[in-house]
Amino acid sequence: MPYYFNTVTRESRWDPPSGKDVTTHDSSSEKVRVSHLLIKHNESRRPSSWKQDNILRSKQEAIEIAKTLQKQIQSGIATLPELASSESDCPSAKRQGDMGYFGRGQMLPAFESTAFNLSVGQLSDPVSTDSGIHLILRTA
Ligand SMILES: Cn1nc(-c2ccccc2)cc1C(=O)N[C@H](Cc1nc2ccccc2[nH]1)C(=O)O
Repeated sequence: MPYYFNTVTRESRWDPPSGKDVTTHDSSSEKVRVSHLLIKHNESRRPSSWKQDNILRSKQEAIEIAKTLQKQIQSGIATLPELASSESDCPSAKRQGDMGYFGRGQMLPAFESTAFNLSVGQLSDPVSTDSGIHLILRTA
């Protein structure tokens, strides 16, 4: 539900103002694109993946792995797409972790809020969802 905010008078209104100098920001249509890497653990909603039929590592171990991979990306030793391809427990590993474009309401809440708060090109810290521990790179 778009609303209108007059940046000069600082008034907001629901009904559209007249005039030519109006830009609307309907946040419900906003989309982002990310690539991610998922390290699952024994508390994951589905503790299985293309890499491992039965994932036994603990949540703490998964967090440590994600932190190590984060350091490798931040130091330029590897890129997220490279590491997603070999290390991610999500099927998107086959697409170098690319999740494509998505809007609000489509992904698990912590994943969505992190993705929408990243700048393009920015890598998240480890993010925990019901699926496991993610590293998220915003690509668009
Ligand atoms: C939402 N989604 N899209 C794909 C996907 C995308 C592109 C290519 C192939 C698979 C996989 C999934 C998915 O939920 N996978 C889950 C793991 C997972 N959980 C997620 C939560 C948020 C974002 C990505 C996530 N991936 C699983 O395999 O247990």
